[in-house]
Amino acid sequence: MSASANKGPVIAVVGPSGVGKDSLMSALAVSGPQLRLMRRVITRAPEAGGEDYQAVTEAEFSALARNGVFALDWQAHGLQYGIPRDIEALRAGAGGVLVNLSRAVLLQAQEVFGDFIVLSVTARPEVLVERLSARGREDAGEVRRRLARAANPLPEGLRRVHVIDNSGALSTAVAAALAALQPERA
Ligand SMILES: Nc1ncnc2c1ncn2[C@@H]1O[C@H](COP(=O)(O)OP(=O)(O)O)[C@@H](O)[C@H]1O
Ligand SMILES: O=P(O)(O)OC[C@H]1O[C@H](OP(=O)(O)OP(=O)(O)O)[C@H](O)[C@@H]1O
Repeated sequence: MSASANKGPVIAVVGPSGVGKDSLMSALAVSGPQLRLMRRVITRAPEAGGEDYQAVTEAEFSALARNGVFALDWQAHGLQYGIPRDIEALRAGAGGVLVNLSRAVLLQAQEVFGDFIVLSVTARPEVLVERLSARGREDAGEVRRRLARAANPLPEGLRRVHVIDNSGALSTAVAAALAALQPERA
């Protein structure tokens, strides 16, 4: 990866709900060369489970945003998400920092982070339905709303995008992601 001054790239992992972003990120953080995970701030109940995130109330989120804590923030699924500026400290000496972003903020992220790679994770529609239902974090109505966003395209203008199919075994997607990132490190 073209890390400058020992600062690793930000690697955005994006794709529809249930495609396996969090699973892929966790596996890459274990098997990838010095890949680190960025913890998000989310206005989601602390007991919702899944990824490791900092749960805050809407009032707390607004205060953090007002105080300039976030490098990037957005809304989706009726929730607010923020990436603290602390991500810069995590990039120091890292092979890369993995972060789960909305497809809607990628162009902004490319400007903010500079050295920026997108892993666009895909899976067949029937696989998405099965995985989202099995995950059990959302009720049936919320699962339907999330599936409706599945076909949202990536924005035009992204410079470094790798498409990773996670329709099969997670280990296959991990290997594909590592292979995609490898030439970037040459
Ligand atoms: N390749 C895979 N094969 C089988 N199950 C998977 C695979 N990838 C993810 N899952 C499962 O699918 C569900 C959704 O995955 P998750 O990582 O939460 O997706 P996302 O973060 O994109 O919403 C989880 O229950 C996870 O364990
Ligand atoms: O604009 P989109 O690309 O559709 O993304 C919408 C939201 O979905 C993901 O969040 P989250 O990880 O909370 O949801 P998920 O696990 O169901 O994908 C992603 O980080 C965005 O916050």
